[in-house]
Amino acid sequence: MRCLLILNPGSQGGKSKAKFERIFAFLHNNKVKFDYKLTKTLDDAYTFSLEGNKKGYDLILAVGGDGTINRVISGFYDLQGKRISNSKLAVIHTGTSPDFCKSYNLPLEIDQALNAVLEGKTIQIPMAKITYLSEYDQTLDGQPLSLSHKKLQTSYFACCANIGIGAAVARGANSGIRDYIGDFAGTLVSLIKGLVSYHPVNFSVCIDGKQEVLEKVYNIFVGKTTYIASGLKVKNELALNDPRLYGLIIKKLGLVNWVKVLQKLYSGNEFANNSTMSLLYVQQMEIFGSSTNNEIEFDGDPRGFLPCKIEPALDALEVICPQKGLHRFKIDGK
Ligand SMILES: Nc1ncnc2c1ncn2[C@@H]1O[C@H](COP(=O)(O)OP(=O)(O)OP(=O)(O)O)[C@@H](O)[C@H]1O
Repeated sequence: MRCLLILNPGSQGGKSKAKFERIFAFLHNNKVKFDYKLTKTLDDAYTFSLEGNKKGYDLILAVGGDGTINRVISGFYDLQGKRISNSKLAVIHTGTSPDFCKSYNLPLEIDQALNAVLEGKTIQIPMAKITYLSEYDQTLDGQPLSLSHKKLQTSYFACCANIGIGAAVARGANSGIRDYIGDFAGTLVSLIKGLVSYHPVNFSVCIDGKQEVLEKVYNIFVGKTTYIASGLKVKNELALNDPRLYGLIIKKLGLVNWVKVLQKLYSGNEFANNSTMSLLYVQQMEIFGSSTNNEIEFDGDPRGFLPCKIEPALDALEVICPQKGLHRFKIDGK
């Protein structure tokens, strides 16, 4: 087995690198042959993963937080959404908020994650593809994405994309505050600050081919996983093999009901759709260009601008998962 480790020494505010020697020692002791690359930027994680896939490594191990894992995942795909190799993905979470691992019951403890690598069992995890712009273009206000645009970007995500308040909240949470007051409190403070200063906007969307205007939107979540950020959860009915995405639309919030909405998101309980909070399931969602609140965040980082199109990747990823984790999933939604 040929393994490539992609390690982000900056994850968890720089604490991640203290764990690398233990990972190397474990692999040496178990006679696993590996190469490794240390990232200098998150873009490196994508570049190294793309190279690793092209070179045909059997296994690519992402070592870092959800931001690192996200970039490594994108390196497995071409622009159409197909896998470019037979490489498998393994994840050793050394970041701050392990939303990807928690959502799929992947081990958080380093030795358990490494033992799963030795065991070699995998699950197929469906990913989402997102196409968007790297720069805001006002000529596309109110318009869908032009697939021939010069600034077009294609990426993939495992957990959730956010349009509305999401980018500002992520930027606040990633500012270093979580290193001081903890992941949960840091994100909550950033969320409350975001809510206080946010001005809701109307977004034109196209959901499975049907166009509509969503009024006074605070956030549109388009995702795959239950865990989306530092304790925030979207209870959903997607089974592991379901190619669809959920869409959660939060709109028309008054001061009275945003506390209730936050309670629902932190509890992760089911809720009935109402005028402020509605959950739906989609094959694809397009969100048109907007002059305000037009940033897109996914898997925890602000990444670009509307308009965007979000749809399932054509191929699922084969991800290392311990044997006992395999039995914990709903496979058929029953
Ligand atoms: N050498 C580096 N390579 C890549 N990213 C780095 C590096 N040094 C610092 N960083 C920063 O690390 C952060 C990304 O880390 P990552 O998302 O992997 O972990 P995290 O934010 O601690 O955890 P999580 O995303 O799971 O909450 C980014 O803010 C990035 O700017």
